Amino acid sequence: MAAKPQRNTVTTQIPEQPPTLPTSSTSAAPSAEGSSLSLDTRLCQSVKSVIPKKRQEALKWYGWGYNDAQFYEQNRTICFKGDKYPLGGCQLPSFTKWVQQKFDVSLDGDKSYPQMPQTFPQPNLNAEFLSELRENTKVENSLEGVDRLVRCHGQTLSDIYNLWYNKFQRIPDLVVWPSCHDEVVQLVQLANKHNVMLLPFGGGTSVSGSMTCPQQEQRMICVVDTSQMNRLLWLNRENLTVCFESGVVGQDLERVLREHGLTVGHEPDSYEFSTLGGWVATRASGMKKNVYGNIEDLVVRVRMVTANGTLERDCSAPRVSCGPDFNHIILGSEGTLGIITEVVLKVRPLPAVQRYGSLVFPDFEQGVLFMREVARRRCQPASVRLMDNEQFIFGQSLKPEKSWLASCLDVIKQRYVTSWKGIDLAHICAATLLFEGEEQEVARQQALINEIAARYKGFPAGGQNGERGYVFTFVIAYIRDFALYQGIVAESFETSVPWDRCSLLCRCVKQRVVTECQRHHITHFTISCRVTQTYDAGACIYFYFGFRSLDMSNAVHVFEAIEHCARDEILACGGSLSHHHGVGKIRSHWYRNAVTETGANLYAAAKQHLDPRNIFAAGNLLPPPQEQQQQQLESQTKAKSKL
Ligand SMILES: Cc1cc2nc3c(=O)[nH]c(=O)nc-3n(C[C@H](O)[C@H](O)[C@H](O)COP(=O)(O)OP(=O)(O)OC[C@H]3O[C@@H](n4cnc5c(N)ncnc54)[C@H](O)[C@@H]3O)c2cc1C
Repeated sequence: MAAKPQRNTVTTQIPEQPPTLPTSSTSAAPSAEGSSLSLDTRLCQSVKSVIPKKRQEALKWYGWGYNDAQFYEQNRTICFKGDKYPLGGCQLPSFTKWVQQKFDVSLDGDKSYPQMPQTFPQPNLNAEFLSELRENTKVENSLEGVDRLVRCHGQTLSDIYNLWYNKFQRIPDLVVWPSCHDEVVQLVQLANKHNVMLLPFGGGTSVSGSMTCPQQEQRMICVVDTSQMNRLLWLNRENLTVCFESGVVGQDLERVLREHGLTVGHEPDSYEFSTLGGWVATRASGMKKNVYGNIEDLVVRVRMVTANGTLERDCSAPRVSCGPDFNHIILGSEGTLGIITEVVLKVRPLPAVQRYGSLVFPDFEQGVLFMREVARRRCQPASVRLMDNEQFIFGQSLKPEKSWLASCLDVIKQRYVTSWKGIDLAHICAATLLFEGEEQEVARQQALINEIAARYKGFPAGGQNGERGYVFTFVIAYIRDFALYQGIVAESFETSVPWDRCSLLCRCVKQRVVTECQRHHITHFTISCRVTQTYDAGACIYFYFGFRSLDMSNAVHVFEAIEHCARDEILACGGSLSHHHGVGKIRSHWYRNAVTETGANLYAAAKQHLDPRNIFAAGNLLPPPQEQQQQQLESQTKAKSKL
């Protein structure tokens, strides 16, 4: 009888030149898990990350992205710097005008960005844990205040506000950097033994409050930074599968695979900084999911170290009828059940052709009908996104300063659209398209998409506009910090909804936000939406909301109150709690209802089994116990009143 292939074993495709770096702990004696022993270290490839171990050397400690990239004001004009982006070095006069008109702010370049605090909360140490960690393991660790501060949060508005104004009561007490699965096993066992709280940290791009330390935690909080666990463990060209450690950052993962002529194709808008483990833990969605799938479609196999052992499927078969599928316990667990260490993903050859396109529609409703038809006929290109009028105008304003000739051409194009096509600029909306595949297939898809668009009074507006839309995606993320600096609070939120409620939900949510702004006497604000993903049964909708907060003492609180109302409206319209941002803490209020009482209890029972001492106490998904008790009381009262 043939020996059963071991986990992580690949018997094909051993490279002629052993790749550099078998620094794997896998050559060590088998751990109690008995797992990585069979890994052929010649197949491992180290990945040099764009993000150093000391994150703050490359990334802003107080906001989004690279230290050297940001919006700023110069001579009353907004500019953008950052040579990693095509908009780097550009002046943005139209955007300046848009901001001034929308929010009535006089741009101020003299304010200073926050300074790194000089003192940090004293770490709350568990001496036995720390000494055993240092004596019995090789796990690197730090008690430095800066290391702890930059890993105490994600990217929600309130996270960033608390950073700017140094308001965090509780930050992690210790940072650890395990370098492989076996070190994570040791770490989890130690934390469980000494009752230390563990908080897994990937790229820190969470927008659900899932990374924020629970402020009331009394135990030592140890943040587990996965960044040093980022190797490509093996690649199997025959099966088109690859195994990466979970700390690999999106852009690193794709760069390494590109060198092999391959791609995973998972590109969330945060993929420059978010990690594979984070994607799995939050059930992430990438912009090209139409071709490659969402993270749950891409994961073949995943390992998670829990306080009660390692959870994983026993083989890398493409599908198994052996339910329930425990991969789905891991997907979306948001750091509350264990630490994801290794993931087997599907890969595809790089596409021969990548082409952009854009379409213009007379109004949003026609655009939604177009999106619906494209989904019905299952002919979506890699990405298709529809922006409403407000977002279209905002997007247009981001165009850099132009030459005289280019400006004239724009005027001519605008005349063509308004006079010849009879389109009203106050209602116009646009879709951006990204096609990937073989030349012939892309050409066929483009022709079909244009034909469907024409049925809904849409027409092509050029590849350049489409490309700009996708390129700006990465730059737009920097606006929020600049806005905060200028006295504007802003953030996005998202949902998914069945097709028959798509337009209704967009209208109602925008209207609800307008009403709530009026109630709070907010006169200058923006609320816009776009349809970013399409499915057979519905779509994902993304809202951008921001308002002028100058002279408001409680702007973040007001923002959260309005976002809360918007979520109530989303749910009332048949939308979901989240399409891809996850639940975290800021949406835990609705979790019990979203999954039913039985579902919430099932999750709690799984948690109790996998983590009986609650060392993964991030507090995501289920709300804190007091709020849970209150919710249970309310639902019991409701049930009684129905009888
Ligand atoms: C500008 C911007 C754009 C975004 N665009 C998208 C998008 O297009 N699509 C999308 O899906 N999301 C998007 N997000 C949200 C965010 O990027 C995702 O949720 C992402 O998957 C988080 O990955 P991360 O590595 O940064 O995780 P983190 O923020 O570090 O962690 C998120 C959660 O996962 C847990 N976690 C992280 N790593 C592990 C691990 N190894 N094991 C167990 N738990 C772990 C953490 O404890 C936490 O609960 C965006 C966010 C921003 C700020």
